[in-house]
Formats: sequence, structure tokens, C-alpha cells
Amino acid sequence: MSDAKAPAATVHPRRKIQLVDFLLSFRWIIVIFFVLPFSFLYYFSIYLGDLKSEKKSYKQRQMEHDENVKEVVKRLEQRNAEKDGLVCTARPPWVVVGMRNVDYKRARHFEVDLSKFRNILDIDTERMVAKVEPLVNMGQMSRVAIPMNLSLAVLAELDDLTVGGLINGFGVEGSSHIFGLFSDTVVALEVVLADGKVVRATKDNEYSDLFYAIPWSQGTLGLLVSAEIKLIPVDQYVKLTYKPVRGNLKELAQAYADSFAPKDGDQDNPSKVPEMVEGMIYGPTEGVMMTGMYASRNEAKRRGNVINNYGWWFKPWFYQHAQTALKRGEFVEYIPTRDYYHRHTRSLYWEGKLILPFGDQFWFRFLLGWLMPPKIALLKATQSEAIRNYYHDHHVIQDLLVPLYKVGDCLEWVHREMEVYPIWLCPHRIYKLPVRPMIYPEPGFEKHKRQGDTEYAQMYTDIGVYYVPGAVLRGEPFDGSEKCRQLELWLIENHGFQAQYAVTELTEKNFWRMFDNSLYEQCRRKYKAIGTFMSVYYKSKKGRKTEKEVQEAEQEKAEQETPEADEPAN
Ligand SMILES: NC(=O)C1=CN([C@@H]2O[C@H](COP(=O)(O)OP(=O)(O)OC[C@H]3O[C@@H](n4cnc5c(N)ncnc54)[C@H](OP(=O)(O)O)[C@@H]3O)[C@@H](O)[C@H]2O)C=CC1
Ligand SMILES: C=C(/C=C/[C@@H](C)[C@H]1CC[C@H]2C3=CC=C4C[C@@H](O)CC[C@]4(C)[C@H]3CC[C@]12C)C(C)C
Repeated sequence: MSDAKAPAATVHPRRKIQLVDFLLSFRWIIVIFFVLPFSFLYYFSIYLGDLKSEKKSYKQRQMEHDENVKEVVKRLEQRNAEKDGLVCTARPPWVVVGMRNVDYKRARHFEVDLSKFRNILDIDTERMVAKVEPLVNMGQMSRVAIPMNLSLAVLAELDDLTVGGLINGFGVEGSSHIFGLFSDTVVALEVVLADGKVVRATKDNEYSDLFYAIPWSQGTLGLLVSAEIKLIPVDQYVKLTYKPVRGNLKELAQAYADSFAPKDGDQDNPSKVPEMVEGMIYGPTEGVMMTGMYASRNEAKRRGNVINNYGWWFKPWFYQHAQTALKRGEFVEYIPTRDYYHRHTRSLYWEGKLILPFGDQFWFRFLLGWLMPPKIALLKATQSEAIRNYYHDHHVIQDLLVPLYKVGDCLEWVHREMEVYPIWLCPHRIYKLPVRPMIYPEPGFEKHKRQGDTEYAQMYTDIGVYYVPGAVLRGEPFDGSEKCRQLELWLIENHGFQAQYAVTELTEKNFWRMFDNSLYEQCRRKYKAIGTFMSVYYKSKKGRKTEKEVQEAEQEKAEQETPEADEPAN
């Protein structure tokens, strides 16, 4: 905030060193001796489960699926609306990838266990559709599909992200400038509604309203039990070009747009548009833009080409490897497709640096890199209340979805108010649809014919802001909650959206200024979700309470209100 009476040379106040600063500095001890070994066992047991599932025929998996769906229906029928809380999945808060505190899972609620829904039910190479259960994760999906020269059209990078979370929340990847968000690649959804009815929703059947309303709804319209998702053919390698760029933030934003959006508007021309795009901004004056094309094994192995088998555990962390382009200049290399997809997994983007400050050093990568990454679930399970609050107050983990032409403005805002680097840029389309789902392009965008836009979709960008803000690095105060609130207001004013896995300070009124509620509310009523499922704002809002406080609030509310009320206290 500016102060007219402030002296010319401002002396910044110092932040008091707190216990949490020590906890963070020594967190690596718990990570190395507990989190990493147990993560390895955890991953290994999941891998064995996947292998067991793969041994079964698709027919058998489908039969088991049908039985498990009946169980879900039965469980919903057991709910006593007079006594029980509202419904959510039984996934514990520490298991999920998101940053929110999800108090609603510690308050009175009625759990439906979907843990058996972790199978790939079919890979239909004729329809080019994969039918999968909601707990199938990205690591499992790429391991099965890529050897078949197939992939999900949008395959999110972190291995642990689940299909259910990516559809009911949001998912984005370097191919989203072509295919849109993860939910845009969905062909059909199998949903158990509040009354126990099982429906298959597609974009043009009688449940098309539900089909469009489910993305971003966080499981508050029904329980997703399977999804049919678009597959694309892929080659075994990605030919990746790293291009260094320099200039001010507006110029970096323009260089990023130019890396994938032809100025003549020919956005659907495959010879002008790369298949994969991402940008990294390393500071206010420099960045590296990466563009990729799938390439055959033969091409990759041609003499003179550089192959980077990025999957090896000792390889440098991806964001640091990309940064070398600033010194060596533009370069090209071939990366095996699966290694490319999961390039940010080992270092958790760059958040790994705070968790294990020496994790990027050669000796560590060589000796223990094969144990990386620590499983997010175990990091969350072992983080104390103090560390969790630190991530709210003195850290930023946010994804901002903004129109492409506003990326420069947004980068300047983030620099001024947060000063967090590196920043991740990933373009994605937002489609103009016959209905108004929770997120939608700017009305009338097509008239402006801006770079990246087409008649049917506006080009957006996911700006990933993760890490310690400049002020905190310098030991100055930083109010994470207030900055988050300001950022959200900036997004509302600029027709942007905030990824819902991240913490929010939005009031309910502002939440519905950011997101559109018309179709969502219509479906809540039509499919009788009110009174059975929680509302999306209730699920999204930031939770800070301890378990005891949540339960006390619940108790108080239960004493005051009738059990049919839509929202439990929080
Ligand atoms: N590259 C990317 O795109 C990245 C995306 N993310 C974010 O992380 C989240 C994914 O994390 P993940 O741990 O997989 O998901 P979560 O388990 O956190 O699920 C996210 C939301 O979806 C709901 N949900 C999940 N499965 C179902 C289902 N079968 N039926 C109904 N509702 C369901 C959850 O409901 P409930 O609360 O009842 O459990 C929850 O509200 C996404 O929301 C995404 O935005 C994070 C990192 C990267
Ligand atoms: C949304 C994207 C990527 C986001 C990642 C950078 C973050 C998603 C979940 C984040 C984390 C979850 C829980 C954690 C436990 C804490 O104790 C430490 C931090 C963290 C590991 C945290 C780190 C950042 C995430 C992985 C896209 C769209 C790229």
C-alpha cells in the first residue's frame, strides 16, 4: 500500500523469526528419513494395485465396476437426511493434491467410499476413447496408454492427479491451447445422482446440462463413477525447443503469445501451431518459452539429434534445465513422451526446493533422486499446523486463469504485489458453449479477433504462481491472506478464474462474481442435489479451523437448525 507521508528511502520492517521458520529449515530431516522411504513404499503398493487391475480383462473390470456402482447407490440410500450430514467422497483431506484445508471433511458429513474406482475400464482404439474410473491417476494413465502410442488429449503432469479431481475441479497441460481444459476432453460422464439414479451424461443427450455443469462443481451435483475421455495418437518422443526471451514483463508475455499463437489468426493450422507449449518466467526480465512436437523414435535417433532421457532419476530438475537456455541460447532435444508429460513431477514444479533445499544438487539426485518426489499425501500428513498455516500466510500457491491478452498485466500485478518466481505459463482455450457453465469466455471476445482467439473459443493462460514471495525471502512481512484477497479481486475485474485447489479468501458473493452460477444452480435444483450434496462455495472456502473447532461449530449448528438445512456450519 502506498503512503503519501512515507520517507523517500523506505526502510522495510523485518518479519520476526518464528518457530515455523525452524520447522521449515529442518523439514528435510523428516522428509529424508520418513516421507521419502514411505513414499516409495506407497508408490510401490499403488503400482502393484495397478498391475493387479491390468491383469483383469476389460470385461471383468466392467462387471466389477457395475457391482461397485450398486454399492454406491446402496450407500446413498442408507443416508438418513434427518440425522446424517451432507455427502462427499471418503478421500481423506491429506490424500488429495489440493492446498485447501477442506474443513468439510472434518465437520459432520456423510462419506461415500469410492476407493474401489481405480481401474481403466476400456481403451477403445476405434472410438479413440478411454473409459476410466475416477481414481485412475495420471501416472497410471500414461504408463498404460503411451506404449500403445496413445494419450489422453490433456494429460496433467503430476502423477497423483486423479480423473475425478481433474473433472470436478480443473486440469490443464501443455496441449490445452488445442484441446481446452481436462474436462473439455470428456465425452461422457457416468454419475450417481442424489436420488440414487445412475445416468450417463453427454453433450447432446437429455443430461447435457449436467454434463456441462459438472466441471468445477467439486462433486456437488452427483458422484462421478466413470468417465469416457478423448484419446489422441502420440509418438514416442517429443521434440522440444527451448527459446530464451528477454525484455520487460509485457515483452515476455508477448514473446510467450508469439510462441504458439500465429499473428494471422490461423490458430487451427497444425503447421503453425506447436502441439505442446509452456513458458517459464524466471524474473522480471527473462524467461524461456518451450514448444514441442511429437516425433517418432526414428526421427529422435537420427544422427546429430540430442535425446534427453529425462526419466532417469539423476537428471537435473526440469525448470533448472530449461533455464540453461538463458546461458546457452536456443536449443532442441528429444524427450521420451512419458518423461516429458511428467517433467515437473520429480521436483513438484519448484516447490521441491523449499522442501529439500539440496534436492537439486548432483550428489543428492544421484544418491536419492530415485526416491523423488515425496508423496504429496505424506507431506501433508506430516506437516504440522504451523507449516500448513505458513503456506497460507507466507507463501503463494495459486493458478490464475486469465485471457491471453491480459497475461502481461497479470505478470506485472504479480511482480508488484507478490514477487514470486519462477512463474509457469500454460495456454488453454475456453470454449463458447450453448450453455453458461461455471467458467466461460468474455462475452463478445470474438469481435476483437485477438491473438490466439477463434470464433468458437477464447485463448486463456494458466499463470502458475508458486513459491516464496520476494518480501519473505528478504525477511520482510507479507500478508498471504490479504494478497490472496487482492489477487482474487484482480481476477474478478479481469474476467479471470482461480483454480479451486488453491486457498481462497473469496466471500460467497465474490465467488459467484468470479464464477457463473446459473447453470450450476439450475442443475442443483433439477437433480435434487440440494439437501444431499454440499454446495461448491461451502466446499471451496478456506478452512483454518482445528478439528476440535470444526466439531464445536457443527455441534452448535446442529443444535440451532433443522437437519435438512443445505449448509452445515463451518
Ligand atoms: N495440472 C493440473 O491441472 C493440476 C491440477 N490440480 C488440481 O488438483 C485437483 C486434483 O486433485 P485430486 O487429488 O486428484 O482431486 P481431489 O480428490 O482433491 O478432488 C477435487 C474435487 O473433486 C471432487 N471429486 C473427486 N472425485 C470425485 C468423484 N468421483 N465424484 C464426485 N466428486 C469428486 C472432490 O470431492 P470431495 O471433496 O467430496 O472429495 C473435490 O471436491 C484438481 O481439482 C485440480 O484443479 C493440481 C495440480 C496440477
Ligand atoms: C495446478 C498446478 C500445479 C500445482 C502444484 C505446483 C501444486 C499443487 C498442489 C501443491 C502442493 C500440495 C501440498 C503440499 C504439501 C505442503 O506441505 C508443501 C507444499 C505442497 C507439496 C504443495 C506444492 C505445490 C503443489 C504441488 C498446475 C496447473 C501446473
